[in-house]
Amino acid sequence: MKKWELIEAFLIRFIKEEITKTGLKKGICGLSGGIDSAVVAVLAKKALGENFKAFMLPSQYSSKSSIEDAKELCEKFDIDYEIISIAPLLEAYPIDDKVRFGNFSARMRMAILYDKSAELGALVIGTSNKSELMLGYGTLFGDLASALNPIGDLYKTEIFEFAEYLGVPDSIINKPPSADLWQGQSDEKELGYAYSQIDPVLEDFVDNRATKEELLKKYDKDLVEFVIKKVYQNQFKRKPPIIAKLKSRTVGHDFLYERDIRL
Ligand SMILES: Nc1ncnc2c1ncn2[C@@H]1O[C@H](COP(=O)(O)OP(=O)(O)OC[C@H]2O[C@@H]([n+]3cccc(C(=O)O)c3)[C@H](O)[C@@H]2O)[C@@H](O)[C@H]1O
Ligand SMILES: Nc1ncnc2c1ncn2[C@@H]1O[C@H](COP(=O)(O)OP(=O)(O)OP(=O)(O)O)[C@@H](O)[C@H]1O
Ligand SMILES: [Mg+2]
Repeated sequence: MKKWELIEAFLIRFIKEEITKTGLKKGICGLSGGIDSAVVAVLAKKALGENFKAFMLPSQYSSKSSIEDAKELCEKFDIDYEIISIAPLLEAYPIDDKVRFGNFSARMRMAILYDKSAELGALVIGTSNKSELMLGYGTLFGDLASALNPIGDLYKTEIFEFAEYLGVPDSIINKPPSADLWQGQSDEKELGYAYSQIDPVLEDFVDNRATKEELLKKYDKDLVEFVIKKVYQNQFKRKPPIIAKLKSRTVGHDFLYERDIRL
C-alpha cells in the first residue's frame, strides 16, 4: 500500500473506533473552506457516512470564498451541512483588538459546535494539524478543542499532499492558509515564515530530536530560534490545566486512566 492510502485507511478507522467506543455514532466539525477542515470532513464522511455533519460558521469578516468553497466540498463528497452565522454573537460582545477578537470568534464557533454535539449526540472532531499544535497557532478552548483529532500528527506541508490524494477541490488546495479571523489575515504573514520553512525544522526538532546546535548547522538562526521559542512558549496549549495536588490520587498527576476504560 502507498503512504497516503495507508494513512487514509488508518485515520478512517481511528475516527470510527474512537467515536463508537464511547457509545456514540456521530461526529461533527467546523468547515471553513480551508484545507485542514476539508481533509477532516472527507475522512469523517468516509468513516461515519450519514452520521457526519459539517457546520459552516461564518462571521461578518469571513472571506467570501469560505462558504462557496466549503459548499463545493460538501457537494463533491455528499456531506450534510448547516450554516450558522456567528455575527450576532460577535456584535453582542465588541472587542477592538484583532487578536482578542479572533480568539473570541474561534471560541464562539467552538461553543456552537459543542452545543450541536449535545443536540445531535455527536463528538467534535478536531482539525488542528501538527504544525499548529507545535507552534501553538490556534485558540485555546477555541479551534484547538475537540474530542478526537485525526490530523494532529501531520504537518501542514503533509496536509497539502494528503488533500490532493483525497481529491479535495483545487479552490481549497490553492488558497493560502488563513485563520480567516480578520480581513487579510494569513498564517504565513502572521507567523513570519512559510510552512515549507517551518515544517522541516519542526520535524527535525520534534520527531528526530535534533538539538538546537544541530538545527543551527542546517537552518537559518532566526527561524530556529522562532520555532524553538514557539514550541516551548505554547506547551500549555497541549496540556490539561494544572491541578493543585492535595490528595494521594490527583487528576492529571496520579489518576491517569485512559479515557476509553469502560466499567
Ligand atoms: N503559560 C501559560 N499557561 C497557561 N495558560 C496560559 C499561559 N500563557 C497564556 N495563557 C492563557 O492563554 C491565553 C492565550 O492563548 P489564546 O487565547 O489561545 O491566544 P493567543 O495564543 O494569544 O493567540 C492565538 C494565536 O493563534 C492564531 N489562531 C487562532 C485561531 C485559529 C487559528 C487558525 O490557524 O485557524 C490561528 C491567532 O491568530 C493567534 O495568533 C491567555 O490569554 C491566557 O489565558
Ligand atoms: N467560517 C468557519 N466556519 C466553520 N468553522 C470554521 C470557520 N473558520 C474556522 N473554522 C474552524 O476552525 C478551524 C481552524 O481554522 P484553520 O484556518 O486552522 O483551518 P482551515 O481553515 O481548515 O485550514 P487553513 O489553515 O488552510 O485555512 C477550521 O479547521 C474549522 O474547523
Ligand atoms: Mg482557515
